[in-house]
Amino acid sequence: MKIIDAVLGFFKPTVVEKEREVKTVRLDAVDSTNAYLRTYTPADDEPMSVVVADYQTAGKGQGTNTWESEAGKNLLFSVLVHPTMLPVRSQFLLSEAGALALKEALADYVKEDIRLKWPNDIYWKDKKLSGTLIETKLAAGRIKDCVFGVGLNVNQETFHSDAPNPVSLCQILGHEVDKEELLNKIIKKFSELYRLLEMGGYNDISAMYHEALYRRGGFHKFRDADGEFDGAIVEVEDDGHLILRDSKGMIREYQFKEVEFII
Ligand SMILES: O=C(O)CCCC[C@@H]1SC[C@@H]2NC(=O)N[C@@H]21
Repeated sequence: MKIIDAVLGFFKPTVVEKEREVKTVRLDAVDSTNAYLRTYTPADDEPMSVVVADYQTAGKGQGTNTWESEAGKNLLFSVLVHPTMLPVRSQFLLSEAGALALKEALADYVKEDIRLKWPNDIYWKDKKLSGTLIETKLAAGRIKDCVFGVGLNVNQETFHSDAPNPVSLCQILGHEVDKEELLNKIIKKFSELYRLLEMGGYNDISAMYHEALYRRGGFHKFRDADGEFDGAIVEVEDDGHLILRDSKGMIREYQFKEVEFII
């Protein structure tokens, strides 16, 4: 039994709950699914909303990057949740849960070599299969809204943008994949992991995330503002900081974009 199934089994409520209703909006084209959900008003009884598009005219990547994707080929979707139960200082756990949901859903297709590259990319070997853009809105000291925007390369066979190391499921498997089926599996896994967060399973989410980390264990090459160095991952804190130990034994702490993996 995989750790994730054991953990989710342990947290299963004694009374069978109604499965969480997930409202899904399907669009042919949109500027950005993240932007769509930022102005979306969910119904009162809608704890989780999903929007999926075949094409984005202004897909956003991390920082100032754009996200390019051939029309109709890949999964481009965003999920809106309202995690008011989670302390703001621990909000990176949402990112961990999202990345784990993708990894778990992908396990039905690719048996090995899928890892989570800090903070939340999905890598197959040394290639990027998926990127996630998370945007949160705080109100009264709580996380009112959290939008997870996922770009997952599914059936695209050639990549023309300058994105580093892209790969698609179709390139890995040698055949096309049903995007709808894959999306359903991801949303189901995400619902389960989100439920675990609601029940306070913070240590379990964090343990599963660390277990699945890309370049976990041993020294690897990194680059920060001072240049290249060899470092080993010590941990990722609940606020998302990456802690590395360099070859001289010095502990170094980074926010996203302050350090890069040399691949
Ligand atoms: O740079 C990254 O790695 C993050 C990319 C996130 C892209 C996805 S595609 C669906 C959603 N809508 C957007 O505009 N961006 C995210």
